[in-house]
Amino acid sequence: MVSKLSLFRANSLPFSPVFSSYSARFIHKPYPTPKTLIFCVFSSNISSTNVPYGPSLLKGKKLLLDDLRLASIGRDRDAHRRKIGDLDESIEKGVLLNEDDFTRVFEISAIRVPAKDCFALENRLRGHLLNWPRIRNIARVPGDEIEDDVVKLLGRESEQDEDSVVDSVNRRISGKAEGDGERLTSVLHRDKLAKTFNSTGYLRFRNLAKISRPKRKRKTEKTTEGKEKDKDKGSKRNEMAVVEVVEDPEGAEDFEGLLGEGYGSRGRWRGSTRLLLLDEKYSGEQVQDLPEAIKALFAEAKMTDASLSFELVKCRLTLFYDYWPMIEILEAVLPKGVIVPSAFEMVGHIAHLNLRDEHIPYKRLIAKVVLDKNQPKIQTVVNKIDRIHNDFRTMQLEVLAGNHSLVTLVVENGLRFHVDLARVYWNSKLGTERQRLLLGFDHSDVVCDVFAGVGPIALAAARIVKRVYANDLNPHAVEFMEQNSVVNKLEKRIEIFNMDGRRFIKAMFSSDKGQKVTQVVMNLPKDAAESLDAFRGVYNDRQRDESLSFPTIHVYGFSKAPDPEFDFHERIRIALSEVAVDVKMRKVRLVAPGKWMLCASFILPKSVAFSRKNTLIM
Ligand SMILES: C[S@@+](CC[C@H](N)C(=O)[O-])C[C@H]1O[C@@H](n2cnc3c(N)ncnc32)[C@H](O)[C@@H]1O
Repeated sequence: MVSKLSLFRANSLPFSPVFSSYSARFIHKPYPTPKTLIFCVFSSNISSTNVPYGPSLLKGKKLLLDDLRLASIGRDRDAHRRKIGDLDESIEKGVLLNEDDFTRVFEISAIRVPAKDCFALENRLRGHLLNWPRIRNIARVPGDEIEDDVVKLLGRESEQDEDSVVDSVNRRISGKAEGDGERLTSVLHRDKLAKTFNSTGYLRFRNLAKISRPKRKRKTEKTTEGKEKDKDKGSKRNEMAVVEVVEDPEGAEDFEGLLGEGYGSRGRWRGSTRLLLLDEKYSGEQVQDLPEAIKALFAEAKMTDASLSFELVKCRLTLFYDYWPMIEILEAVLPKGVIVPSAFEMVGHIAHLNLRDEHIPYKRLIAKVVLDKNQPKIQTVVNKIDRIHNDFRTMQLEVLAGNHSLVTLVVENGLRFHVDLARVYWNSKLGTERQRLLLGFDHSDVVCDVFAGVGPIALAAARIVKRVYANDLNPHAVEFMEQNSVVNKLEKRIEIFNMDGRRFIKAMFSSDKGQKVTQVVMNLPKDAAESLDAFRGVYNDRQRDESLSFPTIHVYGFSKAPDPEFDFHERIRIALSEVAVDVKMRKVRLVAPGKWMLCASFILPKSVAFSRKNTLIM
């Protein structure tokens, strides 16, 4: 279970989305009426004064011209349908997000280096390499990988001969010269080999490496034509980004005929190579303009054979819609001044938004971005459409994106809870409070949870204490609580009831079970305090003797008063009709501006338990 508080940040981008001809309508009407709005981001709106370091939608070039893009929407509607998925629904709801609008191309420089040296060089040049989130600064483009067979064919050895490595290990370990040692047993032989791990942790021993390395699965995907498309191959668009070398048109020799596609424009023979992407500030620089550390590298390469593989190249780094974080996409599509919803609460697979009025016109757009950016963890995006005012404390939710199932599985404190957000109460934000409460329980306790919901407190307590009696008025909550007790193998430690809370208190304490109860939890902040009158006279059937013990009651409540603790204490005293109640009070959290949730813990006063003024149970 992951739970986040909803935070909002004002959209501070120096540009608002251009809604082309619709923009005027958009600004003036709170709920736009046009049939289809095309949300798009135009880099031309960017203010040059405010360009941040690193990747940004405010930088880079757009891949397509605006008119081409618009034309392509009309021409290739099917492609868009496939891409956006819920296009029909989007049109119906008046919202369409064009993912291509988020493609940005960045011109950068890179150093082509021999593949076997790239990790060492990466370390050496760390401060000068591209340091963008989720972009590896070692890149590989088509033609970088040269098969061993091809190397042999061309008479060049790309790697040190394996036997010579073994011999050199022999010499280092046993002090023996090449070929002069006795033959080693296979155990010793392998032991020595194990000391020849290369920089990536693999043995430089082909067969053993083959055995220890799991086979890489080739990712394939069926295209609409039924052909298999290889995802790994070449410079095709991957999920987030692609690097391409901007080739020198005057490539000299032509290896294409010999080596196949991808090698044609490489010019001279280099062997396997990689690209080390340089920091964006070196884009377009010549070798002589680069920092000393890089120049030194070229100088060293010149003195060795490696010079063949060393080269400063121009590259194009393309970042796609999938690359950009949720916040950046939302900042780009929401009009300037609209606060950007930057977080949401997660309940199992459901993202729960708390959108403000100003977001309502864009609710499906926001939901689509939230879904796209958080899949597969998030499968459904919902928005609360009304305040909770029913007895069962269930939320009125509108599904905005993804699948429509509100039945989900939440894991809290190692327990699994099945919940249906449409029919039962669940609040992940209370997880910490529940844990705090449980810290006060031990194995000698018997717990009575009066408003138990689907059982987050009751079942967690059942792991610790002797016995739990849990109750809820909502039959769906009771059904889920039963199911959850079985799922968590706690059904033998808990007894579940479905009745009104006040009636439950009376029934429990008038039975033998109630005599053993040591802790009572009342988590219905809206009106649990007012149910405390149910404790009046609950001990009247018992003998007043010294061995009697009284349960500790933990009751939750809300208060908007200037002194919330005092206010809540007053309400407790009034409900119990008791002048002095020794209460430990704590603020749990601020649920709304000026509105506190509190928890009061106190031992049931003897005078209340033996009160003659019994309460009338409805
Ligand atoms: C705020 S929820 C708390 C549930 C649970 N303790 C939790 O932390 O998730 C309050 C629960 O009280 C239940 N409830 C409301 N009125 C009730 C009543 N009169 N008697 C018993 N349960 C009631 C609701 O169905 C709801 O499940």
